[in-house]
Amino acid sequence: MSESDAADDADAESDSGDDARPGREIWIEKYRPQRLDEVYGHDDTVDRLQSYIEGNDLPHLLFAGPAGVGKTTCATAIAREVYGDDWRGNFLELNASDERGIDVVRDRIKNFARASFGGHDYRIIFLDEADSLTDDAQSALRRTMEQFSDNTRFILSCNYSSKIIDPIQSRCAVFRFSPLSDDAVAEQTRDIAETEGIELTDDGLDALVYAANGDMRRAINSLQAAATTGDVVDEDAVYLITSTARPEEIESMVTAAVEGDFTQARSKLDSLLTDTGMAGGDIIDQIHRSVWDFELSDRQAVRLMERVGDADYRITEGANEQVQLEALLASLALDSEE
Ligand SMILES: Nc1ncnc2c1ncn2[C@@H]1O[C@H](COP(=O)(O)OP(=O)(O)OP(=O)(O)O)[C@@H](O)[C@H]1O
Repeated sequence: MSESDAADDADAESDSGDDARPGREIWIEKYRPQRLDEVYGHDDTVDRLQSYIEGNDLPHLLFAGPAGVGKTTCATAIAREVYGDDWRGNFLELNASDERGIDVVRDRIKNFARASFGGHDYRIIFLDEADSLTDDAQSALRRTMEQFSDNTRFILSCNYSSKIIDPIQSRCAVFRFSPLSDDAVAEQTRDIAETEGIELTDDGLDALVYAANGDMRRAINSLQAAATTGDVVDEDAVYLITSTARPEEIESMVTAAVEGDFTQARSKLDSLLTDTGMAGGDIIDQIHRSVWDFELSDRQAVRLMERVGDADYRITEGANEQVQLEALLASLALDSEE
């Protein structure tokens, strides 16, 4: 297994949630906050959620935001706070993209909502990836929500709230989870390294934060994967394990193109794709994140953004990544001749 596979492997294990190998506990589960006040970042969200719980007035909730920022964590923390040790029996977690379809999801919701309650007013159903449901399936879900609204609270999680039909949105309190701040990711990652007795260098921490790009799950998985490769987690270990380019590598490729040296820019691109093993889409993302940090004139930066947008769209539509990236660099090099 290559080292970059090790990071993916940690991701895959996190999905399955268990790892039978002794001594290799998955840190994202080990360090998942159990209470709302342990969640990093999202202070306003946590305050509002706590006041619902304190007022015994929990509405249906819709959590929208990117992966690995704490949506599932907040849902389970709510359940722990509402039910205490009983929480598992009163909390049903389902994935809406379950291949067996919305009917299976509805059946499970019905069975769960009809079961006896052990003294609580309602049970909580957490439906992950709700935006993967078609509009028809969401309409069916809305009816199910109404049918059981006396004794269930739904927490829906999705990447984009715009993909959730209005009748569901209007029945939920909507919370937007942004990517976590670099400070929040750094704090949690440093704490875990300290608890695990790992020597994490300052540049290693910076690299973890950069590679995570606001995704706490990715930061923790990368730390764990990097910690298995040596005694010290430094930036070399992190960039290797995460298949991430150093910001300066991206900058030197773009700068070469902007200065008209297409051959050099192309060879740097080749090295990122082949030696670092990056996907073209990730290179586009990294350029996009750093455009305003490069030493470019406003006009050059705006041009670059425009080209990044074109390449990103075409890659999403299935175009060849290497061709698109080379075309992006070529057009920057041609601009230098104007
Ligand atoms: N805000 C946070 N504070 C502390 N830890 C966090 C936070 N967000 C994520 N984590 C860590 O990352 C792991 C994954 O987070 P979580 O399952 O909550 O992500 P998510 O937002 O639900 O993502 P997805 O949409 O992919 O399901 C958690 O187990 C926890 O260890």
